[in-house]
Amino acid sequence: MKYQAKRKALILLADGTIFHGKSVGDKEGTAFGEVCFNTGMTGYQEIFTDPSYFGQIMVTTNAHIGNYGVNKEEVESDSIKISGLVCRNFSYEYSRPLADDSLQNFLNENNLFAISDVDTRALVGYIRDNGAMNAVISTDVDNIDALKKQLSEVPSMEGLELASKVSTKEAYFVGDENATYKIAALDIGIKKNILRNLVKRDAYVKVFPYNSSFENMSSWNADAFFISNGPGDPEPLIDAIAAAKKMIQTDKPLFGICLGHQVLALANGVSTYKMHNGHRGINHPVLNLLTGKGEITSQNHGFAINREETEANANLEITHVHLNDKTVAGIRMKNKDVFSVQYHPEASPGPHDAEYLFDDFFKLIKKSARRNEIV
Ligand SMILES: NC(=O)CC[C@H](N)C(=O)O
Repeated sequence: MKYQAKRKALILLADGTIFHGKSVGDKEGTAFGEVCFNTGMTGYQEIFTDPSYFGQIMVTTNAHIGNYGVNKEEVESDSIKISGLVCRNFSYEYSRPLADDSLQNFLNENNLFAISDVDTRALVGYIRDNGAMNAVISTDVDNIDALKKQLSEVPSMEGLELASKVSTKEAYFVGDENATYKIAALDIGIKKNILRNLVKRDAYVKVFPYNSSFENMSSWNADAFFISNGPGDPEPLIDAIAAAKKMIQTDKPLFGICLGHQVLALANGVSTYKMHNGHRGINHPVLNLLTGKGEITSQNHGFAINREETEANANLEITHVHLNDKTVAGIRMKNKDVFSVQYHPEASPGPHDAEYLFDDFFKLIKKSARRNEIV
């Protein structure tokens, strides 16, 4: 039987704009965060559990959310990381042989407050024109002034360090300890599918907490370093930037994804900035300048690295460009086995066009391992 949400709810943006809706499951609730939207037509479970989204209220542009349920394998971390959900039609029923539960139960288990029946097309158009901003979603529809006051106290995403909220507290290992290669990964919000991609290429990975020192990481004597994706502004990540500066002084390969790409740029003296609106979706076109090939990529970022400073940096080369707005989508260090991309080659959700980047990383690791054997 189709369930109808009845309890009134709203989303109030920091500039005072309001869009009305209903509370999913008729629950009472209030949630704060920076509002953002993802244009992927599928992959909601991976998106909700991606640590890069910590602190954000997600607006989904697909008109139907929940209709294929959830599957406990399809998570990018052990819990939901978005701070709230705004959608058009929430499906209380689901249909898919591989689903093991409903999205509604998954949201309840994770205490995630969600609102539906919102004109998400109008809301997304508004955010696209007016830029990223904080917002509150709430069933407290008769207390707008109180919500406005609370919303004004929510910190801006710009300058916000969030890696510490999602990183592991203790180092841990993934994969088979007899695997051919060892990779030391800095977890500033790592997605599970990145680890799967490293392990399936014959690596044993040690995942280090966000504030680990280079000395701590390098004492494990890995063949290569990796810096993960993650939430928040990259600039306050002082420890990660310091560790990256030392990683690039070694002759070991280093690969950075998204927040890791931004940290690598900062370690090279290139600044980052907050975008008017980020890139969040699974059909973002990127040009690989090294091969001349186009790639359709999965993206999720609200910050980017400064293009002019990258071009002027003698140690860096731009390898990938986002074709919609010409922002920097990938870099490498000249004469080093060090490279990074602003997007998500591990996909999940999304296309597999960019998976070759993991193969490139392992080619560098093999080359470097041979070099060390000869020495
Ligand atoms: N996916 C990510 O790693 C996101 C990086 C960073 N938090 C940004 O929004 O730009």
